[in-house]
Amino acid sequence: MIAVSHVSMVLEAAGRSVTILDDVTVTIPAKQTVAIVGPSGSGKSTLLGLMAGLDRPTSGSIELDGVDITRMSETVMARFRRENIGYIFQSFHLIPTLTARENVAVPLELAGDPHAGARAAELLAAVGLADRMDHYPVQLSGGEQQRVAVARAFACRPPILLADEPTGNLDTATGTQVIELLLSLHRDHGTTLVLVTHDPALAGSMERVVSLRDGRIEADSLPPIGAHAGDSSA
Ligand SMILES: Nc1ncnc2c1ncn2[C@@H]1O[C@H](COP(=O)(O)OP(=O)(O)OP(=O)(O)O)[C@@H](O)[C@H]1O
Repeated sequence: MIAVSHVSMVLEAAGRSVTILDDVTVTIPAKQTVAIVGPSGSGKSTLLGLMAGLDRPTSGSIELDGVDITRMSETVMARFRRENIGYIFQSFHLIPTLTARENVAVPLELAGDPHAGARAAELLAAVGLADRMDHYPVQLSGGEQQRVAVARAFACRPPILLADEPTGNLDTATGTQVIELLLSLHRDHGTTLVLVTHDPALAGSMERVVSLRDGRIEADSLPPIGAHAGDSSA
């Protein structure tokens, strides 16, 4: 479960304070699929980055399964992130000097997996890239690079996958393949999936849609946990 409580983010820009997130509270139960939508500049990527521990909020807390990640040291956070969170960027962020297989092997090696290379090969086969593993990112199409990025994000089987506009640089058909891949990880492994998107069709394929505007939650397609009488299951 991801519990974002009263999170605000205020940054200094050009000599003045800018409020990017303003008292955001949202709870995402394990295994849910969620789209974060909203106009450009509404704070979507900032919120996702905070959930991943890539940044720290000015105030408020973010708990992953009861652990407050805003209070962790960088070292503890890096390890926690590796074990719990897979992050997918719009622009893939593969390491250009490594092959597809080597890119996917990196988090496995960091986690001390003695079979990182073989496991990376299995993961690439699972995303349909068995015959492209020894290619460098520049030799792959955008959709293929994003599938490598998904395989890398999922390499350590994190319970949570966060994706920032994962189809933003892809054509519709290729984007659909990447989304199918993410949804299959959710179905097969119960992975919690939170993604930022501008695409209404993609947002509609998630169980829940959270809309941001000017750094605040403007709408949430699901009522908060516990809003229903008798709902004590979560
Ligand atoms: N480091 C920073 N310093 C100053 N302002 C920032 C910084 N990072 C983000 N912002 C501002 O915060 C606001 C929210 O940015 P964010 O990237 O979270 O929005 P977004 O909803 O993801 O936008 P988009 O859909 O265009 O990607 C924007 O106005 C942005 O310019």
